[in-house]
Amino acid sequence: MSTTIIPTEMTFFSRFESDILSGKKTITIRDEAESYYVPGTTVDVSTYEEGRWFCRLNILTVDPIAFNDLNEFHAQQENMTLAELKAVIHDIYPGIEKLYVVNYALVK
Ligand SMILES: CC(=O)Nc1ccn([C@H]2C[C@H](O)[C@@H](CO)O2)c(=O)n1
Repeated sequence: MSTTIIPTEMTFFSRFESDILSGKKTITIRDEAESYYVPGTTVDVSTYEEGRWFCRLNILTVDPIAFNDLNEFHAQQENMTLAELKAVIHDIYPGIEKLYVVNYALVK
């Protein structure tokens, strides 16, 4: 028998908190280790640095994406330029090509 563990928590760097709460940032791009969020579930969101809770998000979709296929639409959904988004991802996940786009909605 196998057990499926559904993640109920997610962290973001605190610099992204205001964009998430204002609805300007509606996706996050994660590596394989954080690809197991389940559409239709809700996660509690805290800052990565302090572990301070700041909202709940409803997970809408989780889709694989190659680093080289990131485009202007992803950047717009991150409230960044494409160059900024690629630099952020390269900093967080250096050398990782296989990524996942997690699309979410703020629970109000
Ligand atoms: C621990 C960890 O990796 N935390 C992360 C990862 C990513 N983000 C943000 C940064 C960008 O806006 C997107 C794309 O990765 O997601 C984050 O806040 N915290």
